[in-house]
Amino acid sequence: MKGIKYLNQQESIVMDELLMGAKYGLSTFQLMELAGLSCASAISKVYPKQSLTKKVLTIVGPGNNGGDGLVCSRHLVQFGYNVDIFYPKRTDKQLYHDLVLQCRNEEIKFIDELPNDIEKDYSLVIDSIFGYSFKGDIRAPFDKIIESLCKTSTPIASIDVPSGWDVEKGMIQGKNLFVPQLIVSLAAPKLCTQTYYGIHYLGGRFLPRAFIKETNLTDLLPEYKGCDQYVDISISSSPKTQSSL
Ligand SMILES: NC(=O)C1=CN([C@@H]2O[C@H](COP(=O)(O)OP(=O)(O)OC[C@H]3O[C@@H](n4cnc5c(N)ncnc54)[C@H](OP(=O)(O)O)[C@@H]3O)[C@@H](O)[C@H]2O)[C@H](O)CC1
Ligand SMILES: [K+]
Repeated sequence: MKGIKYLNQQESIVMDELLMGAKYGLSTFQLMELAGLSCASAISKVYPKQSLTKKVLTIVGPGNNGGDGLVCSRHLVQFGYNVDIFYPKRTDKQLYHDLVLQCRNEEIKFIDELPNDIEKDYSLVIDSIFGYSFKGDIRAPFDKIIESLCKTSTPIASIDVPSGWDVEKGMIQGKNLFVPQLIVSLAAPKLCTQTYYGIHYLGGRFLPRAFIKETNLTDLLPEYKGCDQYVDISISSSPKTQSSL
């Protein structure tokens, strides 16, 4: 591997459109299932269930990042974790109705309010609020939610992008933002994670070989081992250089 490719916001959007277009024929549903499974696998590696004394709380946002969180929660329950979900702004699309139904059938509890003391009941928060499409200042109700995440001592695992961070610049000075303990980037990491010193995994093992060649990503993404759904790309474990798509 020559280094790792970090995607900017536009590249992330273009990549998804290409994957889901006629040439590659993948669907949101398929990619989301694999993305969510990889997040659950990475989370269970970093936080083995015996190490968590309390429940896991997944905070779900209105877009596909939220969808990944719903899928991840369902797989975590299948792995034996006890998960609650907070999903304050629901998306009225069949895919999301189905994902919620699937979670309910796992007997996952949907809570109506974020508790003031998250750490009292939860050993881990999964942040699936915003992914690579986040832009501008955080709007309600997520402004208050992110404020609460800044205050809690419960570790946070972010899916794809830490919510509230600029997708390219990362934490903007002067904004009240949290630093997750774990980031699970999907398909390829985004620019904002380039100088992240926490635990950083890559998941979303679904990029077709032809796609990797077409987008000049050969040698710019780490190899997954065996059947693993994730690979450790923490700064301490991989060389990092940047290049363009
Ligand atoms: N190929 C892959 O890697 C795959 C990644 N997946 C996941 O999908 C997300 C990207 O999903 P997308 O639906 O494009 O967008 P987000 O989930 O990031 O967010 C969109 C919603 O967020 C709202 N939004 C945006 N900015 C703000 C803000 N400042 N304040 C409040 N709300 C905001 C936005 O609302 P609008 O009103 O602006 O439309 C949307 O509702 C990627 O990161 C991965 O996690 C796929 O699952 C599979 C393939
Ligand atoms: K997120």
